[in-house]
Amino acid sequence: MKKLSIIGMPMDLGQMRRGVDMGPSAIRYAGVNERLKNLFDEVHDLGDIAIGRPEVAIDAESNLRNLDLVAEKSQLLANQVDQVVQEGAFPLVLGGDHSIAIGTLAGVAKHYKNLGVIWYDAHGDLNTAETSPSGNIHGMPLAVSLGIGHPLLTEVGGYNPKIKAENIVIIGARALDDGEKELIKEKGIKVYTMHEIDRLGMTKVMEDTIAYLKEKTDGVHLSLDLDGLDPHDAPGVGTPVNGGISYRESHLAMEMLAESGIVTSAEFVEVNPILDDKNRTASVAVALMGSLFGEKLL
Ligand SMILES: NC(=[NH2+])NCCC[C@H](N)C(=O)O
Ligand SMILES: [Mn+2]
Ligand SMILES: [Mn+2]
Repeated sequence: MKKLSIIGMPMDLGQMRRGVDMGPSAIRYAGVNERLKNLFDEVHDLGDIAIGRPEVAIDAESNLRNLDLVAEKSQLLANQVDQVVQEGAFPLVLGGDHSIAIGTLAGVAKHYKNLGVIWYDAHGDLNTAETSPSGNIHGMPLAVSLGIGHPLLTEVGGYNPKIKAENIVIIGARALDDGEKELIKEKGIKVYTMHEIDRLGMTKVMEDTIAYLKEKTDGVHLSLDLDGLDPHDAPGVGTPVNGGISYRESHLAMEMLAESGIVTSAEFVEVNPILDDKNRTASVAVALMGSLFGEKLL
């Protein structure tokens, strides 16, 4: 029995551009439920995590924007995701900015000894308060999940760390801060930058990624930031970076993941309808979900 549970996380507190809180609505409007209905025995849309309309505030001590709120709301998401996994359903989380991965991973990782993570993104999201150029928590969730960062964030879910550096594969990187580069080297994190994607081709990148993760992990979380794609294909994102992964390469990547059967949870983040062009980015997200869950033309 294949069950999918969809959870909306309408949170925009991890960065400064308002609008990404409307991501879950935009993705639903683009037809996520209808698209995935036939690919599972059951699809349950659990609605949105309650975020409300909190006042934004910079934590004076650590310079982390909206620290307390992000920690508090992440815990709500972690609880919901945890419950979905316990029920034996596949959790699909709709963002929201990428800080929501703190909660998603906190909910998922307690069910796996060796959770793998595919971080499909232009960025590494490996900053800490010390290395961050912006104070934006959406640039930090991968570090936080490794146990590096403010304790209010690393302790979401009540355990820490969530994942191991050797179980991570970053795909699509083309904008890394100096501190992130150092952390990648220090921890030996596997990264396919745009250079490798151009050079090897997406087929080889995904073959290698799948083989690498299959060997060492007992589950794989896909954290897909729409800014991993080129801004021509996914314009509705808050931190676009030119020279990204194409729409077609992304479909290929999702289809290869579907074939491999390794993915056990997923989130699609950073869709910002205010910055989008007629909901195109949300539609791209939904189309990619179709491929990820095994949609075929023939
Ligand atoms: N999830 C994202 N879009 N992250 C963008 C992060 C940008 C920059 N590295 C920062 O830390 O501020
Ligand atoms: Mn990101
Ligand atoms: Mn990004």
